[in-house]
Amino acid sequence: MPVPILLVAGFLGAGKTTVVNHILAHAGGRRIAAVVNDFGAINIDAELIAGASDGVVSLANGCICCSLEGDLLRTLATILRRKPRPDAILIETSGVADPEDIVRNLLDPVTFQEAPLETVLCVVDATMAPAGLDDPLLRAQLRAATMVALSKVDLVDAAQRQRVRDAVAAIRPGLLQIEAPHGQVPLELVFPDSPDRPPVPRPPGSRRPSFERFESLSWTSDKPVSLPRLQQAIARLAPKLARAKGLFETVEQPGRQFLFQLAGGRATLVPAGAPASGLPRARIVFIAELAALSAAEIAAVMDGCVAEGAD
Ligand SMILES: Nc1nc2c(ncn2[C@@H]2O[C@H](COP(=O)(O)OP(=O)(O)OP(=O)(O)O)[C@@H](O)[C@H]2O)c(=O)[nH]1
Repeated sequence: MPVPILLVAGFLGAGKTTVVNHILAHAGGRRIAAVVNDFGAINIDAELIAGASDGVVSLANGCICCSLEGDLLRTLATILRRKPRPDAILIETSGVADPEDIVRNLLDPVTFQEAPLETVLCVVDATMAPAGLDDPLLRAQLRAATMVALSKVDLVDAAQRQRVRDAVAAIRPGLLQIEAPHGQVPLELVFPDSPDRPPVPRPPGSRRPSFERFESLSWTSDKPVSLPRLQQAIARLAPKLARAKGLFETVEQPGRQFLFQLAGGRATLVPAGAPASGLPRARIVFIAELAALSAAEIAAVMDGCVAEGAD
């Protein structure tokens, strides 16, 4: 039996991991293998999805999760050899990825026979100004899509939702757009029993040279951070950041872990369970346009978040 693939694409911080977590939590008995392709040395997404950070891990609901470290086809072959075979494979691309190369690889006839790429879901942040859709990377993600999920619709009014819908429709007329507050995507839509939707658009034959636009810089500490100092540090760095996310313990509440997210200019902090053992007590990934920030600048600002003598 072929194992269908769902590819989840979308801009930095659009809400891809939120969609993936919703799908895995509502798999309804389907065994879904998740492949996470995070951008950065610390794979926060794999931790958020699987609660573990290395290699292939089993999820509580019987799914498997692995990070896309080697090449995609090798990762898929490993997944397809697993017994029992998964019912579906979900691949989350990193927010800096133009899905074109991934789509081209997946449409390889041999791969397609065993694991057909059925859906490319592009997650679009409904809070963005419609002009944000002029971004060439986001346009490339939309070009590859067979379906759009509008995220964060709970944060905007109907007029803004319509503006973003219209802007998407101007780029891809007729493309199915669904609203997906907090990642709520209907499973029967992304894993239909009998798919009868247009095939995934074939990217042009020639590979365009990929250009690097973003870089990822990591900061870790074996000590907990001071929350007020961290807030000040993030306020200083935020104007230069495209995205940041991290997991850490605080001096104020030792023994508990928090998840920090900066996406689309909005910062959030939520409790994230018990700290993972064997990992630094603070690990944060910063993503910025190339040359906007240096590792030294991050270290200088962030090292001030660790209180002297804290342990
Ligand atoms: N209010 C609200 N927040 C959302 C929604 N979807 C995502 N978020 C928040 O937006 C931030 C980014 O969401 P993620 O799911 O991590 O985004 P992502 O696209 O996986 O991010 P990258 O992989 O880093 O590109 C997080 O703080 C989410 O909690 C939504 O529908 N409503």
